Amino acid sequence: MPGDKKAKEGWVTTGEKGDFKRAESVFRNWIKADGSTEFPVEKDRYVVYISYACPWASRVYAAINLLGLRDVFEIIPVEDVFQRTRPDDPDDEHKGWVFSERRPDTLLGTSTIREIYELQDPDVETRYTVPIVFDKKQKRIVSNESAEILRMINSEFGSLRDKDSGPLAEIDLYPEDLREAIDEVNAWVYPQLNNGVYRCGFAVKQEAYDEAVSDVWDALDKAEAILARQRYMTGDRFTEADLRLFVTCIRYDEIYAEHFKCTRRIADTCPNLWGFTREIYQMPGIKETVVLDACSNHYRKSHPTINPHGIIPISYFRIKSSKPFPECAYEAFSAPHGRDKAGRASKSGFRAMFSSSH
Ligand SMILES: N[C@@H](CCC(=O)N[C@@H](CS)C(=O)NCC(=O)O)C(=O)O
Repeated sequence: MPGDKKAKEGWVTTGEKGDFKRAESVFRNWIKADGSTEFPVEKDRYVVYISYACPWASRVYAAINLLGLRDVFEIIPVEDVFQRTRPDDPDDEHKGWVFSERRPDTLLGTSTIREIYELQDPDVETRYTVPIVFDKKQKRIVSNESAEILRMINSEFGSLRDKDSGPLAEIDLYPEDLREAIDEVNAWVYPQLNNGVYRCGFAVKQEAYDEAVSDVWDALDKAEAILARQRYMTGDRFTEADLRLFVTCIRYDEIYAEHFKCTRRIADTCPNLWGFTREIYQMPGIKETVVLDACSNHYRKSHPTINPHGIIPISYFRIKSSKPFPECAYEAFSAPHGRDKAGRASKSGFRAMFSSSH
C-alpha cells in the first residue's frame, strides 16, 4: 500500500545517540513573479494548509498576514490532535494531521494531510507535514518547506500586497543589506531553539537531552543579550529572523518549558526576549496566528511517549491571572512591551510586571 513503509515508523525518528532527527522537506518548487517557473504569482490560486499548533506553519501564516497578503492565499487549518490516518486498517498505525467537521479540507475534501501527499505521489518518501502550499489550478503541491515559503511570499508577491495596510505594506522580511546578518541569526536560532526545543522533548537518552537543553539555554541567553542592545535580532528593522524566533518564544513558556522539559521560562529569566515576544504578538495580523489552546491540545495529546495520559497541566500564566487559559496567556502577551525604548529596556520579568495589580 502506498506510503506504508514510513507510515509505520511513527513520526519521531531518533539517531543512535537518542537524538531527534527532523526529516528533510521533499516538495521544493518556487512561485515566481517573472514566470520562470510553473508557478506564477496569482491571487486566489494558492492554498496554505496549516496547523495552528505548528511553529513552522505559523511562521508562514504570520508572514502572509504581516505582508498584507491575507486575501491572496486561502488558509486551511487541520485539527489540533494527531489521529490515526488509516483507522480502517489495523496494520497501519500511523498517526498524523487530520481534518474534521469543524476543520474540513474545503479544497480537496480529503480527511488527512497524508492523503494530500499520496494524491500527489503514492510512493512519496516523506513525513506528512504542514505547512503545504498547494496550487489549486494544477492540483499540485508547490512546497512543504516553510523557510523557503517565507522567502517566496516575501520576494514574489509585492504586486498583490494590500497597499492600504499602512506601514505593513513596507515590510521586507529579507532585505538585501541584512541578508548575511539574518542568515547568521537563523543559523543558530534554528538548531538551538526552533528545533532545539524538539530535540529536548524527543530525546530518548540523557546525553542527547543534556546537549539539547544546553543549546536551548545558551540560545536564550544569546538572544537576550542581543535584544538588550537592540530592538530586533539584526538591528532596528523587523525581519524574518525575528519572526522565526517569535514562533518558538510564543509557545515556549506555556508548552516547551514543561512538555519538552526546557524548564526555564522566558518571562521569568529573559526580560528583553519577553518584551520582544510581546511586541511581535501585538503587531497587526499576528494575534490570530497565535491559537494557544490549539497548541496546548496538540502537544499534550499527540505525543503519548511524552504525556501518555494526555493530561493538560494548569497554565503557567495562571500564576498571576484569574482568567482561564488561554485568556490568561493572551492577557500577558498583550501587556505593554516598551520595546520602542529597546537598549534601555526594563529589567522586569513576568511576575514583576503583574506585581502592582495583584
Ligand atoms: N521542514 C518543515 C518541517 C515542518 C514540520 O516538521 N511540521 C510538523 C508539525 S510542527 C509536522 O507536520 N509533523 C507531522 C508529521 O511529521 O507527521 C518546514 O519547516 O516546513
